[in-house]
Amino acid sequence: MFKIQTLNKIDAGGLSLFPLDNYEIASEIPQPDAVVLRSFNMHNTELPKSLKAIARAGAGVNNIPIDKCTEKGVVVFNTPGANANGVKELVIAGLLLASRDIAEGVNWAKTLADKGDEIPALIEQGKKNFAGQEIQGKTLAVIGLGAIGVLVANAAQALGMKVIGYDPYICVKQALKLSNQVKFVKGIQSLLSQADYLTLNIPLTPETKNYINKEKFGMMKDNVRILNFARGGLVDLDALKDALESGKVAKYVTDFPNQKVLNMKNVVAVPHLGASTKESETNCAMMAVNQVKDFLQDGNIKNSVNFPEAQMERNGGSRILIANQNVPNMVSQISSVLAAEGLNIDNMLNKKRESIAYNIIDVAQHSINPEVEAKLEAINGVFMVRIIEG
Ligand SMILES: NC(=O)C1=CN([C@@H]2O[C@H](COP(=O)(O)OP(=O)(O)OC[C@H]3O[C@@H](n4cnc5c(N)ncnc54)[C@H](O)[C@@H]3O)[C@@H](O)[C@H]2O)C=CC1
Ligand SMILES: O=C(O)C(=O)COP(=O)(O)O
Repeated sequence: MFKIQTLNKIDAGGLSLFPLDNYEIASEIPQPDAVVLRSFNMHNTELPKSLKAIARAGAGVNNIPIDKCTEKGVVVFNTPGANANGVKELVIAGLLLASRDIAEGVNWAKTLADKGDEIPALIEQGKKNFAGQEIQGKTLAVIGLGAIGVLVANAAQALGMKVIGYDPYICVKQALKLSNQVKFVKGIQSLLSQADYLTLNIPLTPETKNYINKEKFGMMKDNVRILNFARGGLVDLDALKDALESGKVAKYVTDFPNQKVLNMKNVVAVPHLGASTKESETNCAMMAVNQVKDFLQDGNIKNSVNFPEAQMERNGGSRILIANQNVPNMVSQISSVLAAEGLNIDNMLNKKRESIAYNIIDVAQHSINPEVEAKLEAINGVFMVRIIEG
């Protein structure tokens, strides 16, 4: 029986993919084998010894202590692209919220609720306070051309905007999806100096913290409108406050309000709704659950953010999973332990990612001497061993 702990509400359609005869799922469960979560902040959560995997039903993994997980041999997954359409649609809404004074106008209209027959006249008098601009023909700069950025760029282009994009690490798969009308810009200064609108679609990492800072505001045109549906920490809030006060930034639309942001002028604050659609929630949960199942049952790894991709067909016998430091002479030490136990390797996969290596080893035997696990763990550099008897 595998134990799954959910740290946020996870879509039921996704969770139903865990067969209940083999899985126990609860928000509080002792010694879980895996955690499935959304935005729950795990940085102060102790990782139990039983934990083998964490699956983020979503894209951003800044809420998970990745380095600590890697050290402990815990595989962390996310669900790339599974909520990208949901976020794209909200970013497009953000473009319009940044252009037309919809949020303030709607709030004001509600204040007239008790004015009876005067309402239509009051509306016509008051609407001049909420006039805006159109997006057609304006330049949108997209920072980060990943799953979300590419969809936003293509959609904005189809709405009549000029779109320019920036991503020094763009992958071929995403580049091929980008409309050929979108201009790829190599330098951030050139990008920022052209933008009427700017959308951030990059992860929050130590390198991108406060990515939009005083220096970058200085490169922007006056009256720029900024959309941040990526993470609050990407923007230096003191510099943002100054930029909003001075009129450098005309509107800041964000999915990540906090006290400082809510007290700034010309902010439209959305309560982190980017991925909160039935479709995105189901897509993310299904992908996360399938990845966890494949890992717990067969040791296969797909869409991990800390371990290499590794998938191998089972041979009908037992499977040995080993993670070790990516240093010479590991495979020979591992195979010596197996040979000494009379275990003949039928099939083996050895994949590397930065400083770690991950091995999937299939042997014909259906049961394995319990001492093998301890012997493999005793090899210097091995930090995770799991045996799945077949
Ligand atoms: N508001 C919401 O509910 C949601 C927010 N997000 C946020 O959006 C972020 C992006 O999501 P996806 O597009 O799905 O991820 P992704 O991994 O497909 O794309 C991220 C892109 O950013 C690029 N990038 C990284 N550092 C960069 C830098 N310094 N400058 C320019 N480009 C850089 C990468 O090369 C990659 O192409 C997530 O990490 C998450 O923080 C994601 C989903 C939902
Ligand atoms: O996928 C992401 O990165 C998100 O920000 C979505 O977060 P959520 O799953 O809605 O808590």
